Amino acid sequence: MTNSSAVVVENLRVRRGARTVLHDLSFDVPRGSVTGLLGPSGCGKTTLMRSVVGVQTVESGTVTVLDHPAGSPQLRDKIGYATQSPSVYADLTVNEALRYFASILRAPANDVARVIDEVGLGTHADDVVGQLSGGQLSRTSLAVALLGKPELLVLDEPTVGLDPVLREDLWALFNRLADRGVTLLVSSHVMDEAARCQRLLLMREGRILADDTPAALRTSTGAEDLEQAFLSLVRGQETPA
Ligand SMILES: Nc1ncnc2c1ncn2[C@@H]1O[C@H](COP(=O)(O)OP(=O)(O)OP(=O)(O)O)[C@@H](O)[C@H]1O
Repeated sequence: MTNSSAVVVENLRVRRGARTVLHDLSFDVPRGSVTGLLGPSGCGKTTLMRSVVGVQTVESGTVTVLDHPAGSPQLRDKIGYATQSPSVYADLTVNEALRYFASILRAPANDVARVIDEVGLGTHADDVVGQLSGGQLSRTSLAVALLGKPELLVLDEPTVGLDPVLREDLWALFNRLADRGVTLLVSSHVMDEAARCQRLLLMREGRILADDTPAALRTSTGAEDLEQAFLSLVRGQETPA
């Protein structure tokens, strides 16, 4: 039976080095929506995303993705993952790099032009990857994640270093993809991006502070904006019982 959640995480605990960086997290990510993973630098967003994609060693708990255990071979062409440090060959052009990944993923040839257009890299298609700016490089990584027909996109800070117009365009793209039924898990440490998500997971120090819609978070905290809502939740957590 198909689950209405694209991702189900139960009691996930992850250690990195000597530290526990995720403390028994449980949550799910509804299908066909944009879920924002928000929280300060170092709170564990990337570690959580790595666990969902299946590249993180976990100490305990389960992560189920599209009805399979995270990391299952069946998920390989169903998940697009864009990391913060893209591994795209520096001596290829954007076009060549995408053609290479398209052939590995057995994506149709015309997909390359589509994804280049979707991330707004049309004027840089023939630029060598090693000479791209940070924002152009992360958009190349995003374009790789969009190849084929991924059902789940896991995007680690995809809008870092982009100007407001490009950020706006990418968020519009994320919402169009969700309307088509794609599930997106998007991390950011910029609170103004939180309002663009249908659902938010607010993280702090390896724990989930809140899992709700932006509107419900504003209502439950009485805050005007999500930055204030986050601060209010942090303060509430610090108040002695
Ligand atoms: N390879 C590693 N070995 C040991 N500890 C690590 C490793 N990578 C990350 N950590 C630690 O795990 C914790 C969570 O890191 P993570 O990268 O998941 O956070 P983040 O929320 O994605 O941060 P940022 O927003 O800065 O990317 C941090 O305390 C970090 O120092």
